[in-house]
Amino acid sequence: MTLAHGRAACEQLDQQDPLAALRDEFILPDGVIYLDGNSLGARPKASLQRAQEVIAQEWGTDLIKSWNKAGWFDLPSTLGNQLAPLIGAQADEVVVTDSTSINLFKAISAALQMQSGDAQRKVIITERSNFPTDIYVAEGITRWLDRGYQIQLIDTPDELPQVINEKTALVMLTHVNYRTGYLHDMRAVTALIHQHGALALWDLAHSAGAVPVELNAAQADFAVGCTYKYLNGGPGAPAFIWVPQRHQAAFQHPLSGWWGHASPFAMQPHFEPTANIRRALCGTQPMVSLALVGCGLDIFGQTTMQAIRKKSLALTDLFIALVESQCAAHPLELVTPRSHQQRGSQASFHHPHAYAIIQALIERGVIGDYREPGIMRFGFTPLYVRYVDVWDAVASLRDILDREDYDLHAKRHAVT
Ligand SMILES: Cc1ncc(COP(=O)(O)O)c(C=O)c1O
Ligand SMILES: Nc1c(O)cccc1C(=O)C[C@H](N)C(=O)O
Repeated sequence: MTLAHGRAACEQLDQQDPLAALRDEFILPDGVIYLDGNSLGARPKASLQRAQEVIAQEWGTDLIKSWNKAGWFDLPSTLGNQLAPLIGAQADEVVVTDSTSINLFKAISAALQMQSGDAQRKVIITERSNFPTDIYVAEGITRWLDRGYQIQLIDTPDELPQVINEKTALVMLTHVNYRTGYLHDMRAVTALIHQHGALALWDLAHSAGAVPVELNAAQADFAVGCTYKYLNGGPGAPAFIWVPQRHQAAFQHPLSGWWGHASPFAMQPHFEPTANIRRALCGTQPMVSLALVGCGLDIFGQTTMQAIRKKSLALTDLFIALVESQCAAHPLELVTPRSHQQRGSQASFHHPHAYAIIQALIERGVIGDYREPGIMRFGFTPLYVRYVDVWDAVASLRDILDREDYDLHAKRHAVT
């Protein structure tokens, strides 16, 4: 079977797919092809019952006892330990807590503190194309510290060997770029950063649950990431922060709230950080949201990141090949790397009318999204996206393009 066999070939691929049964773990509305799991993952079926349990039983009936009885107080660490193997971390190195932006604040501050013994290390390097919150948080810290820290923005990863030097305190990169899907070689880039005595902070928002990640093997220094994308934790679900054992004793951040204290219930008047990863915590966590993160993570227990990666590459390969063959008459330009080594779990195309086309696709039940400038972004979550979905999505795209069936004046929503 080849692509020439059309949709039937895709059906056959679905029949042979070892991950096919996992789609049944999710709620997906009829008539919708969901290619936006890189922004908000689909809902695990189990999450409704779990929410009911937390609200009715743990909160409603057991009330305050649930901090102990239902494991609420330990939940950031319990979930961190469940997430750890998916990102190449050990137990007791990850907590699920706060938002990615807040965890970036903690990790950047701690990294600058760790480098403060070397007065010349004042530069934070990142990419101009990084997700804005990463840059904004770094800007906030440098402005607030007012100690001469600077942010250096690079335009392509190839610049890294030239720009990292003895003035670099921290290199902060997003492992898979949110817009293009470019995947960094974490191991090689971290080694380069370390050669110059700088620290490496990785944002795994588009990698955790999407591509295999080996934080310890790469000798990374810090990592943060979201649980509401490929990990299917739910809208606004708490994020995570990873600090390897070797840095935990030195990891100090300014959000020194009581959940990070060595003995929170001793109610001491001074802050003393706990010795372990819980020093990355700040204060009380949203238990209903936090509990749902477990439902997404449970599904990963039924497969491996290697199996997920294999299907992810097959889906994106197929999507790219179909778009390029079926829509060749139209000015679509692939902005995602073709090379497997450099591709995350998405495919993005530039088109002059990208926003209007995405809106037309959404109206037909094919959900992707739009990112400036002029980019249609499609995320592929191998746990629930099928090969036939890829075929059908491209058929809709082709029809919209051939008929010019899109509204150039389509209303710009707040969220694109
Ligand atoms: C790379 C990256 N970092 C961070 C975030 C989000 O951070 P937060 O959850 O704090 O809004 C996103 C997406 O929203 C992202 O793509
Ligand atoms: N985090 C989001 C939000 O708060 C509202 C709407 C979308 C999002 C997203 O996840 C955007 C996403 N990080 C991106 O890669 O563009």
